[in-house]
Amino acid sequence: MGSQTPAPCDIVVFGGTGDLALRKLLPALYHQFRDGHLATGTTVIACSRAGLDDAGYRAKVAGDLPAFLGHDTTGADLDQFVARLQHVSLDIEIEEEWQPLVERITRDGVDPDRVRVYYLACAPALFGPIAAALDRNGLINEHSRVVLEKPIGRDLASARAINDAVGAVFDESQIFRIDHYLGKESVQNLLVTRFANSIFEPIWNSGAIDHVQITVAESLGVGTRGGYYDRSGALRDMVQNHLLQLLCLVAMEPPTTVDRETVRDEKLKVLRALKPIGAADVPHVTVAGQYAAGLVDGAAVPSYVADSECPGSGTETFAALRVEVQNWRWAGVPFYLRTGKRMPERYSEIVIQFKPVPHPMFPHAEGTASANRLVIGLQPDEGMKLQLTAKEPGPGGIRLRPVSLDLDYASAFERRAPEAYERLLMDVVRGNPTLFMRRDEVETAWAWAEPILAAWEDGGRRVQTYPAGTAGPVAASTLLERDGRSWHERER
Ligand SMILES: NC(=O)C1=CN([C@@H]2O[C@H](COP(=O)(O)OP(=O)(O)OC[C@H]3O[C@@H](n4cnc5c(N)ncnc54)[C@H](OP(=O)(O)O)[C@@H]3O)[C@@H](O)[C@H]2O)C=CC1
Ligand SMILES: O=C1O[C@H](COP(=O)(O)O)[C@@H](O)[C@H](O)[C@H]1O
Repeated sequence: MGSQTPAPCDIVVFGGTGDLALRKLLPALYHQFRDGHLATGTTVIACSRAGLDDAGYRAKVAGDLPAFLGHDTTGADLDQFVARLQHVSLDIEIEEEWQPLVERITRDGVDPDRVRVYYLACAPALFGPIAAALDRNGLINEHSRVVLEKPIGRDLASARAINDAVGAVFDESQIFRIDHYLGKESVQNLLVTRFANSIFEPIWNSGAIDHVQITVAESLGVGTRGGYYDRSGALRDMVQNHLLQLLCLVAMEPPTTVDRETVRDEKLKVLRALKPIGAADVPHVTVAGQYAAGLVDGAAVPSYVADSECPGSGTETFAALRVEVQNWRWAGVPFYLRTGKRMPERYSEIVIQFKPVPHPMFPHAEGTASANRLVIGLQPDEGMKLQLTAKEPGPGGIRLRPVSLDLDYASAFERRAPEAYERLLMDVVRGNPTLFMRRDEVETAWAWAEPILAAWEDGGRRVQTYPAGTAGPVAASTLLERDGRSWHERER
């Protein structure tokens, strides 16, 4: 798939006045417009029940968007972008209200081969009804694509029901299930790091690697999304999708090519190789936490219960797990995953901890040879640090000291890295599903997560509180200490 500007298309956003549309989708479309990648004649049709006409929606977006773009706009280009937006008022669940949208999409003179993207930025319960209504109204053809936001359901049964409903009217090749982590430049770079360099693959296995840690930490709380989040929690919101996808990219076998199916086939094999975590294992290999009031960046912040306005809630805002991939490459190598809200800072990183040297070559040296460690920073800064042991310069006996080889991508490439949604939206327009989740991936991930969720919901866990601004509950450390290991704490 080339990076040429694609032909003009229609992008219909169901949920066009929502948080996701305003905070992520419209800024992404704006940046692509400003960089010349949205062809003249492309229309963006937002739908909601807000009762707005085009002018009213344009005024709303012109008012709201600058806050999400920061200083990254000249004003004039924002006006030009906003002029392309349209709004159609409809209640998805009321059949008669679809007619104005049908008329907009099937307007006179429209090219029958024009690509139509239906972006479902609304509650998953509406995905099935939208698909059925698009079909009933004759709005689906071979050039149509549908984008499903995560979470696809809240368990295996609901994910299957959504996939069945959407799959009844769209072919799998037309369905784009978003996991925005796959659109992050740094996450795509994981594949390049592993497979476009020859030095890593020979040691990327249980022969050399002791364990892997994957951390996705957020300093923000649930904000205004408490209504959604309290029914979800960290396992459904982050682990079942983003963290498992990161794990897949670290653990997968080299695909023969980087095409749409091969990469997804290899990720699926990893998901299928995840060791099941049954009810009896849950207390030993999982930890759930919820933030209490505390201090983040020196400012007092309220508890989750206060933020979400869900008194007595037992929903986890932090999850840590010890996961195993049962295959030849990874036998005996634990993957420790953790994610949480209201942790001290926002950062995501993957730590590949290598084994110590097999024989102490310098028994009389001062200091010890620490085991090598590769730290892959995903956000906010992208880079790699390789921890090595070196001899401190000087006469006399050998002094061993840890040193670090640092690579900072921002200084290596002086270009604006596109946001995940920019990349993913343009992949949809171009019809490239490589970075989207296939039905079997989503359902395999749910099948693995479900017993943990069931055990947690049956009272097989204690949600332990942690003060906001700390690295999660104490038990999260115990998860590694039992194995004689500890979490890698990020250098600030
Ligand atoms: N916000 C985020 O950061 C993220 C969100 N998501 C997912 O994206 C989806 C949307 O989330 P978010 O934007 O936060 O939700 P919001 O509640 O902010 O927005 C929902 C949107 O859907 C519209 N809507 C709701 N019911 C109907 C209806 N019956 N007919 C027509 N329009 C309707 C609402 O407009 P109105 O009420 O005016 O009709 C609104 O535009 C969810 O599935 C969420 O899980 C995924 C990742 C991140
Ligand atoms: O999907 C989600 O991701 C965000 C974190 O995304 P990031 O790109 O800022 O790392 C998380 O806050 C949200 O709860 C979740 O739904």
